[in-house]
Amino acid sequence: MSLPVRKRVWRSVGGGSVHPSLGLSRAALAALVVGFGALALAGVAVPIEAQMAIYLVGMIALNLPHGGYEHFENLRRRRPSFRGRYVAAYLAAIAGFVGLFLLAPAAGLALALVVAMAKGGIGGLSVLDATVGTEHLRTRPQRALAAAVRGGAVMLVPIAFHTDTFYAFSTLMVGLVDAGALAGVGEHLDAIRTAVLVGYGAALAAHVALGYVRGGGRSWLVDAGESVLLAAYFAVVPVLVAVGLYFPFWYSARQVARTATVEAAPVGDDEWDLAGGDSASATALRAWELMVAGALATFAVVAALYWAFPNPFASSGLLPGAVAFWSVAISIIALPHVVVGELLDRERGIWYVP
Ligand SMILES: CC1=C(/C=C/C(C)=C/C=C/C(C)=C/C=O)C(C)(C)CCC1
Repeated sequence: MSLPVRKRVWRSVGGGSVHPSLGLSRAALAALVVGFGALALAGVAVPIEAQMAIYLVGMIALNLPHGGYEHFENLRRRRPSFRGRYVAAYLAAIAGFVGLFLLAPAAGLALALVVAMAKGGIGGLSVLDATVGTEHLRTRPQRALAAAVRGGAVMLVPIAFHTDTFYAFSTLMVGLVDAGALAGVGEHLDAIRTAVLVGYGAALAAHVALGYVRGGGRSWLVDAGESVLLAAYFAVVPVLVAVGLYFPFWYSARQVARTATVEAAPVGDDEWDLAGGDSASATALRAWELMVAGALATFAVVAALYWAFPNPFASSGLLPGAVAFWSVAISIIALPHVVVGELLDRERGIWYVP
Protein backbone atom coordinates (compact mmCIF):
# COMPACT_ATOMS: atom_id res chain seq x y z
CA MET A 1 0.00 0.00 0.00
CA SER A 2 1.33 3.44 -0.80
CA LEU A 3 1.13 6.32 1.65
CA PRO A 4 0.55 9.81 0.25
CA VAL A 5 3.18 12.39 1.17
CA ARG A 6 1.84 15.95 0.89
CA LYS A 7 -0.01 16.03 -2.40
CA ARG A 8 2.65 13.97 -4.14
CA VAL A 9 1.83 10.93 -6.18
CA TRP A 10 5.28 9.32 -6.52
CA ARG A 11 5.23 8.85 -10.22
CA SER A 12 6.65 10.57 -13.22
CA VAL A 13 4.67 13.58 -14.42
CA GLY A 14 6.81 14.20 -17.43
CA GLY A 15 4.94 12.10 -19.93
CA GLY A 16 8.08 10.16 -20.76
CA SER A 17 10.30 13.05 -21.94
CA VAL A 18 13.14 13.69 -19.55
CA HIS A 19 15.70 16.49 -19.83
CA PRO A 20 19.07 15.31 -21.27
CA SER A 21 20.98 16.56 -18.19
CA LEU A 22 19.76 13.45 -16.37
CA GLY A 23 21.69 11.19 -18.73
CA LEU A 24 24.65 13.57 -18.83
CA SER A 25 24.94 13.56 -15.02
CA ARG A 26 25.13 9.76 -15.02
CA ALA A 27 27.69 9.76 -17.84
CA ALA A 28 29.80 12.42 -16.06
CA LEU A 29 29.94 10.47 -12.80
CA ALA A 30 30.63 7.16 -14.56
CA ALA A 31 33.46 8.79 -16.57
CA LEU A 32 34.98 10.21 -13.37
CA VAL A 33 34.81 6.78 -11.69
CA VAL A 34 36.59 5.16 -14.65
CA GLY A 35 39.14 7.99 -14.99
CA PHE A 36 40.08 8.20 -11.32
CA GLY A 37 39.92 4.40 -10.98
CA ALA A 38 42.46 4.10 -13.82
CA LEU A 39 44.71 6.74 -12.21
CA ALA A 40 44.59 4.87 -8.89
CA LEU A 41 45.42 1.55 -10.59
CA ALA A 42 48.35 3.23 -12.38
CA GLY A 43 49.55 4.55 -9.02
CA VAL A 44 49.13 8.20 -10.04
CA ALA A 45 48.15 10.48 -7.14
CA VAL A 46 46.32 13.74 -7.89
CA PRO A 47 48.13 16.63 -6.10
CA ILE A 48 46.13 17.93 -3.13
CA GLU A 49 46.48 21.54 -4.41
CA ALA A 50 44.73 20.55 -7.64
CA GLN A 51 42.01 18.79 -5.65
CA MET A 52 41.42 21.88 -3.51
CA ALA A 53 41.27 24.13 -6.61
CA ILE A 54 38.72 21.80 -8.27
CA TYR A 55 36.64 21.78 -5.07
CA LEU A 56 36.56 25.56 -4.81
CA VAL A 57 35.72 26.13 -8.48
CA GLY A 58 32.97 23.49 -8.37
CA MET A 59 31.46 24.67 -5.10
CA ILE A 60 31.71 28.45 -5.57
CA ALA A 61 31.54 29.15 -9.29
CA LEU A 62 29.21 26.32 -10.33
CA ASN A 63 27.21 25.20 -7.28
CA LEU A 64 26.42 28.51 -5.58
CA PRO A 65 24.58 30.18 -8.50
CA HIS A 66 22.40 27.09 -8.88
CA GLY A 67 21.46 27.17 -5.18
CA GLY A 68 20.33 30.79 -5.61
CA TYR A 69 18.41 29.91 -8.75
CA GLU A 70 16.48 27.19 -6.90
CA HIS A 71 15.22 29.75 -4.37
CA PHE A 72 14.33 32.15 -7.18
CA GLU A 73 12.37 29.44 -8.93
CA ASN A 74 10.61 28.47 -5.69
CA LEU A 75 9.70 32.06 -4.78
CA ARG A 76 9.09 33.39 -8.26
CA ARG A 77 5.28 33.23 -8.27
CA ARG A 78 4.60 33.19 -4.51
CA ARG A 79 2.75 35.92 -2.62
CA PRO A 80 4.91 38.78 -1.22
CA SER A 81 3.83 37.94 2.37
CA PHE A 82 5.06 34.37 1.86
CA ARG A 83 8.37 35.62 0.46
CA GLY A 84 8.82 37.88 3.49
CA ARG A 85 8.28 34.99 5.94
CA TYR A 86 10.60 32.79 3.87
CA VAL A 87 13.47 35.28 3.98
CA ALA A 88 12.95 35.90 7.73
CA ALA A 89 12.99 32.13 8.47
CA TYR A 90 16.03 31.77 6.20
CA LEU A 91 18.03 34.38 8.11
CA ALA A 92 16.91 32.93 11.48
CA ALA A 93 18.11 29.44 10.46
CA ILE A 94 21.48 30.87 9.38
CA ALA A 95 21.85 32.76 12.68
CA GLY A 96 20.96 29.59 14.65
CA PHE A 97 23.52 27.48 12.79
CA VAL A 98 26.27 30.10 13.28
CA GLY A 99 25.44 30.18 17.01
CA LEU A 100 25.69 26.38 17.22
CA PHE A 101 29.03 26.33 15.35
CA LEU A 102 30.49 29.01 17.62
CA LEU A 103 29.36 27.27 20.81
CA ALA A 104 29.96 23.63 19.81
CA PRO A 105 32.06 23.33 16.63
CA ALA A 106 32.01 19.49 16.59
CA ALA A 107 28.19 19.51 16.67
CA GLY A 108 28.27 22.24 14.01
CA LEU A 109 30.45 20.01 11.81
CA ALA A 110 28.02 17.12 12.31
CA LEU A 111 25.14 19.38 11.24
CA ALA A 112 27.14 20.48 8.16
CA LEU A 113 27.50 16.83 7.12
CA VAL A 114 23.77 16.25 7.71
CA VAL A 115 22.88 19.29 5.58
CA ALA A 116 25.03 18.09 2.66
CA MET A 117 23.49 14.59 2.92
CA ALA A 118 19.92 15.89 3.29
CA LYS A 119 20.31 18.14 0.25
CA GLY A 120 21.71 15.32 -1.87
CA GLY A 121 19.34 12.68 -0.51
CA ILE A 122 15.96 14.45 -0.36
CA GLY A 123 16.74 16.52 -3.46
CA GLY A 124 17.83 13.38 -5.31
CA LEU A 125 14.65 11.53 -4.42
CA SER A 126 12.53 14.41 -5.74
CA VAL A 127 14.35 14.19 -9.07
CA LEU A 128 13.48 10.51 -9.22
CA ASP A 129 9.83 11.27 -8.32
CA ALA A 130 9.56 13.75 -11.16
CA THR A 131 11.51 12.00 -13.88
CA VAL A 132 11.52 8.21 -13.64
CA GLY A 133 8.93 7.71 -10.88
CA THR A 134 9.27 5.85 -7.57
CA GLU A 135 6.60 3.16 -7.70
CA HIS A 136 8.99 0.70 -6.04
CA LEU A 137 9.18 2.91 -2.90
CA ARG A 138 5.93 2.01 -1.19
CA THR A 139 6.18 3.39 2.34
CA ARG A 140 7.51 6.44 4.12
CA PRO A 141 10.37 4.53 5.84
CA GLN A 142 11.37 3.03 2.50
CA ARG A 143 11.52 6.50 0.97
CA ALA A 144 13.56 7.70 3.95
CA LEU A 145 16.00 4.81 3.41
CA ALA A 146 16.27 5.70 -0.30
CA ALA A 147 17.09 9.33 0.57
CA ALA A 148 19.54 8.24 3.29
CA VAL A 149 21.41 5.96 0.88
CA ARG A 150 21.70 8.64 -1.83
CA GLY A 151 22.64 11.31 0.70
CA GLY A 152 24.90 9.01 2.73
CA ALA A 153 27.03 8.38 -0.35
CA VAL A 154 28.06 12.06 -0.30
CA MET A 155 29.66 12.09 3.18
CA LEU A 156 29.62 8.58 4.73
CA VAL A 157 31.31 6.79 1.83
CA PRO A 158 34.23 9.32 1.81
CA ILE A 159 34.62 8.85 5.59
CA ALA A 160 35.17 5.14 4.93
CA PHE A 161 37.30 5.38 1.78
CA HIS A 162 39.22 8.65 2.22
CA THR A 163 39.45 8.64 6.00
CA ASP A 164 42.68 10.60 6.50
CA THR A 165 41.82 13.46 4.11
CA PHE A 166 38.32 13.61 5.56
CA TYR A 167 39.64 13.86 9.09
CA ALA A 168 42.27 16.47 8.15
CA PHE A 169 39.73 18.80 6.52
CA SER A 170 37.16 18.17 9.27
CA THR A 171 39.81 19.32 11.75
CA LEU A 172 40.35 22.48 9.68
CA MET A 173 36.60 23.11 9.59
CA VAL A 174 36.16 22.97 13.37
CA GLY A 175 39.37 25.02 13.51
CA LEU A 176 37.37 28.06 12.41
CA VAL A 177 36.46 28.10 16.10
CA ASP A 178 38.56 25.54 18.00
CA ALA A 179 41.48 23.68 16.39
CA GLY A 180 41.38 20.95 19.05
CA ALA A 181 37.65 20.16 18.87
CA LEU A 182 38.22 16.81 17.11
CA ALA A 183 41.46 15.84 18.83
CA GLY A 184 39.85 12.93 20.70
CA VAL A 185 38.44 11.43 17.50
CA GLY A 186 41.82 10.64 15.90
CA GLU A 187 42.42 7.44 17.89
CA HIS A 188 39.00 6.02 16.95
CA LEU A 189 39.32 6.49 13.18
CA ASP A 190 39.66 2.75 12.43
CA ALA A 191 36.56 1.89 14.46
CA ILE A 192 34.58 4.74 12.88
CA ARG A 193 35.68 3.64 9.41
CA THR A 194 34.59 0.04 10.01
CA ALA A 195 31.24 1.05 11.54
CA VAL A 196 30.45 3.41 8.65
CA LEU A 197 31.50 0.82 6.05
CA VAL A 198 29.32 -1.91 7.58
CA GLY A 199 26.38 0.43 8.32
CA TYR A 200 26.34 2.10 4.90
CA GLY A 201 26.90 -1.19 3.06
CA ALA A 202 23.96 -2.76 4.92
CA ALA A 203 21.72 0.25 4.19
CA LEU A 204 22.60 0.17 0.46
CA ALA A 205 21.97 -3.59 0.24
CA ALA A 206 18.67 -3.29 2.17
CA HIS A 207 17.52 -0.42 -0.06
CA VAL A 208 18.24 -2.30 -3.29
CA ALA A 209 16.72 -5.59 -2.02
CA LEU A 210 13.60 -3.94 -0.57
CA GLY A 211 12.90 -2.04 -3.80
CA TYR A 212 13.10 -5.29 -5.74
CA VAL A 213 10.79 -7.13 -3.34
CA ARG A 214 8.31 -4.20 -3.26
CA GLY A 215 7.78 -4.15 -7.00
CA GLY A 216 11.06 -4.00 -8.93
CA GLY A 217 10.53 -2.69 -12.44
CA ARG A 218 12.17 0.18 -14.30
CA SER A 219 12.04 2.75 -11.49
CA TRP A 220 13.75 0.24 -9.15
CA LEU A 221 16.42 -0.54 -11.74
CA VAL A 222 17.22 3.15 -12.26
CA ASP A 223 17.19 3.88 -8.52
CA ALA A 224 19.39 0.88 -7.68
CA GLY A 225 21.80 1.66 -10.53
CA GLU A 226 22.12 5.32 -9.52
CA SER A 227 22.56 4.49 -5.82
CA VAL A 228 25.38 2.05 -6.63
CA LEU A 229 26.94 4.58 -9.06
CA LEU A 230 26.93 7.26 -6.34
CA ALA A 231 28.52 4.89 -3.80
CA ALA A 232 31.21 3.87 -6.33
CA TYR A 233 31.86 7.50 -7.28
CA PHE A 234 32.45 8.63 -3.69
CA ALA A 235 34.55 5.54 -2.96
CA VAL A 236 36.88 5.93 -5.98
CA VAL A 237 37.16 9.68 -6.68
CA PRO A 238 39.29 11.65 -4.15
CA VAL A 239 36.92 13.31 -1.67
CA LEU A 240 37.56 16.99 -2.51
CA VAL A 241 37.17 16.38 -6.24
CA ALA A 242 34.18 14.10 -5.64
CA VAL A 243 32.22 16.55 -3.47
CA GLY A 244 33.31 19.58 -5.54
CA LEU A 245 32.03 18.05 -8.80
CA TYR A 246 29.02 16.16 -7.39
CA PHE A 247 27.06 19.31 -6.59
CA PRO A 248 27.35 20.97 -10.03
CA PHE A 249 27.51 17.87 -12.23
CA TRP A 250 24.96 15.68 -10.43
CA TYR A 251 22.83 17.65 -7.97
CA SER A 252 22.32 20.84 -10.01
CA ALA A 253 22.14 19.14 -13.40
CA ARG A 254 19.43 16.79 -12.14
CA GLN A 255 17.38 19.53 -10.48
CA VAL A 256 17.30 21.13 -13.94
CA ALA A 257 15.87 17.85 -15.24
CA ARG A 258 13.24 17.91 -12.46
CA THR A 259 12.28 21.50 -13.24
CA ALA A 260 12.04 20.79 -16.95
CA THR A 261 9.95 17.68 -16.32
CA VAL A 262 7.36 19.34 -14.07
CA GLU A 263 7.27 22.60 -16.05
CA ALA A 264 3.87 21.84 -17.56
CA ALA A 265 2.19 21.58 -14.14
CA PRO A 266 0.75 24.74 -12.52
CA VAL A 267 3.44 26.30 -10.36
CA GLY A 268 1.83 29.34 -8.75
CA ASP A 269 0.25 32.67 -9.42
CA ASP A 270 1.38 34.69 -12.45
CA GLU A 271 0.09 37.86 -10.78
CA TRP A 272 3.08 37.80 -8.43
CA ASP A 273 5.67 36.69 -10.98
CA LEU A 274 8.99 38.29 -9.99
CA ALA A 275 10.24 37.96 -13.54
CA GLY A 276 7.00 38.97 -15.24
CA GLY A 277 7.08 41.60 -17.96
CA ASP A 278 5.34 42.69 -21.13
CA SER A 279 8.17 41.61 -23.40
CA ALA A 280 10.93 39.02 -23.42
CA SER A 281 13.57 41.72 -22.93
CA ALA A 282 11.69 43.21 -19.91
CA THR A 283 11.53 39.74 -18.35
CA ALA A 284 15.24 39.17 -19.06
CA LEU A 285 16.12 42.51 -17.46
CA ARG A 286 14.06 41.77 -14.32
CA ALA A 287 15.63 38.32 -14.05
CA TRP A 288 19.07 39.92 -14.37
CA GLU A 289 18.24 42.48 -11.65
CA LEU A 290 17.09 39.68 -9.34
CA MET A 291 20.25 37.68 -9.97
CA VAL A 292 22.45 40.69 -9.17
CA ALA A 293 20.43 41.44 -6.00
CA GLY A 294 20.69 37.75 -5.01
CA ALA A 295 24.46 37.73 -5.61
CA LEU A 296 24.96 40.87 -3.48
CA ALA A 297 22.77 39.46 -0.67
CA THR A 298 24.73 36.19 -0.73
CA PHE A 299 28.02 38.10 -0.65
CA ALA A 300 26.75 40.06 2.40
CA VAL A 301 25.87 36.80 4.21
CA VAL A 302 29.29 35.26 3.38
CA ALA A 303 31.05 38.45 4.56
CA ALA A 304 29.05 38.30 7.83
CA LEU A 305 30.08 34.65 8.30
CA TYR A 306 33.74 35.53 7.70
CA TRP A 307 33.45 38.22 10.34
CA ALA A 308 31.59 35.93 12.82
CA PHE A 309 34.27 33.20 13.04
CA PRO A 310 37.37 33.82 15.17
CA ASN A 311 39.72 31.99 12.71
CA PRO A 312 37.86 32.19 9.38
CA PHE A 313 40.63 30.44 7.44
CA ALA A 314 41.36 28.00 10.30
CA SER A 315 44.80 29.64 10.75
CA SER A 316 45.87 27.69 7.66
CA GLY A 317 47.20 28.49 4.17
CA LEU A 318 45.08 30.14 1.47
CA LEU A 319 43.79 27.02 -0.32
CA PRO A 320 43.13 24.74 2.70
CA GLY A 321 41.78 27.71 4.66
CA ALA A 322 39.42 28.62 1.82
CA VAL A 323 38.22 24.99 1.53
CA ALA A 324 37.48 24.87 5.27
CA PHE A 325 35.78 28.27 5.35
CA TRP A 326 33.72 27.64 2.24
CA SER A 327 32.59 24.19 3.40
CA VAL A 328 31.30 25.65 6.67
CA ALA A 329 29.80 28.69 4.93
CA ILE A 330 27.99 26.74 2.20
CA SER A 331 26.59 24.30 4.79
CA ILE A 332 25.26 27.21 6.85
CA ILE A 333 23.73 28.81 3.75
CA ALA A 334 22.29 25.44 2.69
CA LEU A 335 20.62 24.58 6.03
CA PRO A 336 17.60 26.78 5.25
CA HIS A 337 17.59 25.34 1.72
CA VAL A 338 16.53 22.05 3.32
CA VAL A 339 14.64 23.29 6.39
CA VAL A 340 12.89 26.41 5.06
CA GLY A 341 12.83 25.60 1.35
CA GLU A 342 11.62 22.03 1.74
CA LEU A 343 10.51 20.91 5.20
CA LEU A 344 8.65 24.08 6.34
CA ASP A 345 7.26 25.01 2.93
CA ARG A 346 4.32 22.61 3.11
CA GLU A 347 2.52 24.23 0.20
CA ARG A 348 5.10 23.56 -2.44
CA GLY A 349 8.74 23.10 -1.42
CA ILE A 350 11.99 23.89 -3.19
CA TRP A 351 12.11 20.43 -4.83
CA TYR A 352 8.58 20.79 -6.13
CA VAL A 353 6.95 17.77 -7.71
CA PRO A 354 3.18 18.02 -8.24
C1 LIG B 1 33.77 17.41 6.22
C2 LIG B 1 34.57 17.44 4.95
C3 LIG B 1 34.15 18.13 3.84
C4 LIG B 1 32.81 18.72 3.93
C5 LIG B 1 32.12 19.37 3.03
C6 LIG B 1 30.77 19.85 3.21
C7 LIG B 1 30.09 19.75 4.52
C8 LIG B 1 30.14 20.38 2.13
C9 LIG B 1 28.81 20.86 2.10
C10 LIG B 1 28.22 21.17 0.96
C11 LIG B 1 26.89 21.67 0.80
C12 LIG B 1 25.97 21.76 1.94
C13 LIG B 1 26.52 22.04 -0.45
C14 LIG B 1 25.26 22.54 -0.80
O1 LIG B 1 24.98 22.89 -1.90
C15 LIG B 1 35.05 18.23 2.60
C16 LIG B 1 35.40 19.66 2.30
C17 LIG B 1 34.39 17.60 1.40
C18 LIG B 1 36.41 17.55 2.79
C19 LIG B 1 36.38 16.37 3.62
C20 LIG B 1 35.84 16.69 4.98
